[in-house]
Amino acid sequence: MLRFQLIRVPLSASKFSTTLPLTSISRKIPRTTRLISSMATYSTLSQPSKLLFRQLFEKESSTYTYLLADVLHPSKPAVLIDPVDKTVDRDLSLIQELGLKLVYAINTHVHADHVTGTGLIKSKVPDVKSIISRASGATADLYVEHGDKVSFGDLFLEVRATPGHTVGCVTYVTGDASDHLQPRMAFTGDALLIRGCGRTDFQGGSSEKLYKSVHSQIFTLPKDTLLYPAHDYRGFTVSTVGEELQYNSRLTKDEETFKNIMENLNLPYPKMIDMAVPANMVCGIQSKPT
Ligand SMILES: N[C@@H](CCC(=O)N[C@@H](CSS)C(=O)NCC(=O)O)C(=O)O
Ligand SMILES: [Fe+2]
Repeated sequence: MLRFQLIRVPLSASKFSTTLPLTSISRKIPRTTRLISSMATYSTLSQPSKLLFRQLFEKESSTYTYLLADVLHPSKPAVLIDPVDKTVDRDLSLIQELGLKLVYAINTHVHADHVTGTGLIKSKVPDVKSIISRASGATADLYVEHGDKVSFGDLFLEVRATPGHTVGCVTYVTGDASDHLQPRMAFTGDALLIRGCGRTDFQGGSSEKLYKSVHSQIFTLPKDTLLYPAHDYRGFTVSTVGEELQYNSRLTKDEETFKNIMENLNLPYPKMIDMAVPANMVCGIQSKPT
């Protein structure tokens, strides 16, 4: 029998090296309060997992969508992070070609520049569950909070709250039960962009919060952690914690200088903001969460 699960684990107990097999965690967690979704793989510590990873691009909004799957698990469960409505068909075709089973369509935050693909995906693949942070205030099938783990097969994404670009931004960090999945990968949304960061002038943004979020939740990851943002406007695809600690033009500065930089970006609002934000608050118009 195949189940997938999304579990809440206090961050202090969620160190990758002490992660227990899925069945143990679900047994230890009282179902009433802690098991959000009732699907989990029956696995043992010795069951192997292998990450399939694809970085996909939507050119109008310069958005990256990420596909991850455990391809050694019999059902090849997969997740999509930050899908865009315009590229849903491309993404679903790829998933089908690779023989994967999409289980979660995940957002890092309520996007302001494009419509999320999660609603459209749900209308095309009804078993898929949408996920967003509870702090975002948006509707989805499942809500995550700091310290949660989103599991697919024997792999998982640890949720780290990284508010500041928006009030509900989270970063998802890869892991597996036996800590073999190295280096880690962090999907930072718009909290951290390569050599930059998300703006903080709308959607509950705060440069003070963003500075604290990145320094406490992203820059504390191992230096070889691969960083994958939601956007890039200059052709970069990936960075590392070590690289950004050295070269990020905003976040390497002291907090006051950072705040000053953010107050003086003078960026025009995203072209689609008035349409995209209300749509993304309900998972992207096309489909309401189940
Ligand atoms: N021109 C684009 C919007 C560009 C923009 O504002 N990007 C956001 C991320 S999407 S909410 C951002 O935070 N940028 C930071 C930066 O330094 O560029 C459009 O019209 O869609
Ligand atoms: Fe954004």
